[in-house]
Amino acid sequence: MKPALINAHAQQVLQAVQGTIASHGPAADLAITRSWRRCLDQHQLDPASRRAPNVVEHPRLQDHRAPLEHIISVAHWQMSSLHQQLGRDGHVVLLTDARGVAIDSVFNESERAEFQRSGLWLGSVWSEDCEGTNGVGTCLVERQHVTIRRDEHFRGKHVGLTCSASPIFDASGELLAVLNLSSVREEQSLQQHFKAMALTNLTANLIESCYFLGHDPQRYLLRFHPEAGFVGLLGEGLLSFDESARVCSVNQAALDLLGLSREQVVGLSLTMLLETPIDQVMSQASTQPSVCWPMRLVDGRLLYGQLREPLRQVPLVMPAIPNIDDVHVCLEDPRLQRGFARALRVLERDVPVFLQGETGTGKEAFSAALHRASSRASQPFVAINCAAIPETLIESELFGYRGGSFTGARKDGMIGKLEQAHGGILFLDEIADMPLALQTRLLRVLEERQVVPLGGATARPLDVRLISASHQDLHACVADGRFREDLFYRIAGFAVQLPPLRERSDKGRLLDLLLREETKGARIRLDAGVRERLLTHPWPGNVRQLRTCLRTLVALALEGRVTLDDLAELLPATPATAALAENPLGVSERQTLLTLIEAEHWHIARVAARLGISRNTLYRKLRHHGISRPG
Ligand SMILES: Nc1ncnc2c1ncn2[C@@H]1O[C@H](COP(=O)(O)OP(=O)(O)OP(=O)(O)O)[C@@H](O)[C@H]1O
Repeated sequence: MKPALINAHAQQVLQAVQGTIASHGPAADLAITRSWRRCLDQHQLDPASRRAPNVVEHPRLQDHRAPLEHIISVAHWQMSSLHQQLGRDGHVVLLTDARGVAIDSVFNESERAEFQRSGLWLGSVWSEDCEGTNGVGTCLVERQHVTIRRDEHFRGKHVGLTCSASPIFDASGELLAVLNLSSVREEQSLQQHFKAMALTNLTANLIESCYFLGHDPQRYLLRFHPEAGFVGLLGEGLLSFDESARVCSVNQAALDLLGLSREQVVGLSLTMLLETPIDQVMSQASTQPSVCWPMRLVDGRLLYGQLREPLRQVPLVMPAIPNIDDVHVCLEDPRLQRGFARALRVLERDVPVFLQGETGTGKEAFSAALHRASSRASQPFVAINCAAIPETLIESELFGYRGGSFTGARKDGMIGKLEQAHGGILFLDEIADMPLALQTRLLRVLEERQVVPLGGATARPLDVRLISASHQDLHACVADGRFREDLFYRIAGFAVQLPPLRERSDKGRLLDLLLREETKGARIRLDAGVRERLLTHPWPGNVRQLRTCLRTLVALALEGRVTLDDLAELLPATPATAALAENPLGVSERQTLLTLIEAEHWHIARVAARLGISRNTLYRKLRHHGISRPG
C-alpha cells in the first residue's frame, strides 16, 4: 500500500471519528464507527502506522495451538473445503484463537509471499488492540459474524483486504476461535461478498457442531429437531447429559429450539424438559444411533431425536512409571517418564506426537512402547523409516498401489503402510528426510483422513494415530525450506525430546535390561570395573551402540565372564573418545568420525558398527561434516 493512500485513509478515519465529516461511507456502519473509536480511545492506535503485524514465533505459537489441537484437527478439513469452494486465487482462510493469534491457515502455496506481506500467516496477531478494526479482531469484540471491507479497516495498511470472520463457540458458550476468510484481490462484487460471508458462516457452524459432537464422549449426546429429517444436519439441537440425566452442555440451536437460555438449561434434569419418561428416552441410546424417535417436551411440542450413549473411556491418566515388563523399555529417567505419560495422553486424544533425539536414543522403541500402553495396543503398529527407503520407492511403500499401475508393480497390487496402520498407530521415522513432493501428499492424507493408492481411483478412509521422529532439528528444516511448514504443524502437535544416553539418569537400569535381553537367560558375570566403564562411556551411538557392544561382549565371553580387556578391545580409549568422556560436548563429532574412519581404514560398515549407527546415518554425518575419502 502506497504511503500517500495510507495517509489519506488515516485522515478519513480521524475525521469520521471526530465527527468532522458526515456519516457516509465506512463510518455509516455503527459497528465500524464503534470499532474505530475503540482503536483511537482505548488502544491509542495510529491509523497511518506502517509497521508490520506482530507475529508469535515458534515455540510460543505451539502454546497457542496446543490447547486447541482438537478444534484445529476438526477445522482444517473444513477450511480446505471452504478455500476450494471459493475456487479462485487470492484467498486465505485463517483460524485464530480467542486472542486473535492465527493458529492454522489454508492458502495456495504459490501465494505465500503475497499473504505474508499482508500479515496473513501463522502466528500473526489480529486482535483489535494490535491491528485495529479487522475481521478477526472486530469479530472477537462483537462476538458475531463481521465483514470488514477494504477502507473499513482502521489501519491504512490493511485497506487492500476484505475479511469475513465468524466466531466459533465451545459447548459452554465460550468464544473458542474465529474463522476468517481474507481476500487480497481488487474490489469484489456484492455477489462475491455474500458468497464469502455465507460460506464463512456456514463453515464456522459446521466446525462448531463437529467440535460439540466430539467434545465430551463420556456423556450421553441427544440430537434433536422438530423435523425428523433435520436430525443430523446443521441446525439440529445438540445437548449432552450425564448418568443422572443432568444437562451438561447445549449448542445455540438447542437453546433456540427449546426457547430457553443457557443458564436455564445447563444443570437442569432432563425430566424437567421432557414429558416423555426418561427411561423411555434412555432405552433408545446406542453407540451408533441411526433411527429417529419422537419425544415430547413438557410444553407439549413434538421433537424427533437420536441418543448416543457414552463412548468407551480412554485411559487419560498413566501410572507415573510405566512398568518395564509391560512396555519393554526402560523409562526411569524423570524427563523420559514425564514425556511418555504426556505423549500417551495426547496421543489418545488424536494429537500427533513428534520425537526428537540423536540417533539410537530409542525413538522407535519409545513409539512402540506408546503403542503397547495405548488403547490401540491390539491394533497394528506400523513403522517406516523415511531415510532408509530409496526416494523412488517411498511413495508406493506409503500409499500402496493397484495391480499393474506401473512397470515392475506386482500384479495384485500392494497395500501401503498407511493403510496397514488403519485402526492403529503409524510411526514415521526420520520424517525430515521425506522428499518435498511426498510431504505434500502426506499432508493431504492427514487432512482428509483418506488414502488413494497409486493408480487407484477410490479413496479409502484412514484412521491412524501418528507418531513421527527425526534426529534433525525440524524447525531448522522448515526455516531452510526443506520441510513444509504446514506439515510441520500437522505432525508436531506435541513434541518430546529424547535425551542422549550419556545424559540419562537411568543408565544402570537400562544396562541391566539390555543385558538381560542379550544374555537370554544365560549367566554372564561382569568383572570389576566393567560395569563402571560401561556406565561412563559417552556412547555417541546411544542405546543402539550400547546394545551392540553388550551383544558382542556376551558372544565373546569365555566361561560366562566379561573382562575389562574384552571391553577395552571394543571401546579403545582413542584421544577423541577419552576427551568425549570428560566433556562430551567439548569434542566435535567431526574429530570422532575422522579418528574412527582412519583407524578402520575407511571400512564404512565397521565404523558404523563401532558407532552403533546405520550406514545411512554414517554417510549422512560424513556428508554433513564434509569428510570425503582421500583420492
Ligand atoms: N529406553 C529403552 N529401553 C530399552 N531398549 C531401548 C531403549 N531405547 C532404545 N532401546 C534399544 O536401542 C536400540 C535402538 O533404538 P531405536 O531403534 O528405537 O533408536 P532410534 O532413536 O529410533 O534410532 P535411529 O535414530 O537410528 O532411528 C534398539 O535395540 C532398542 O531396543
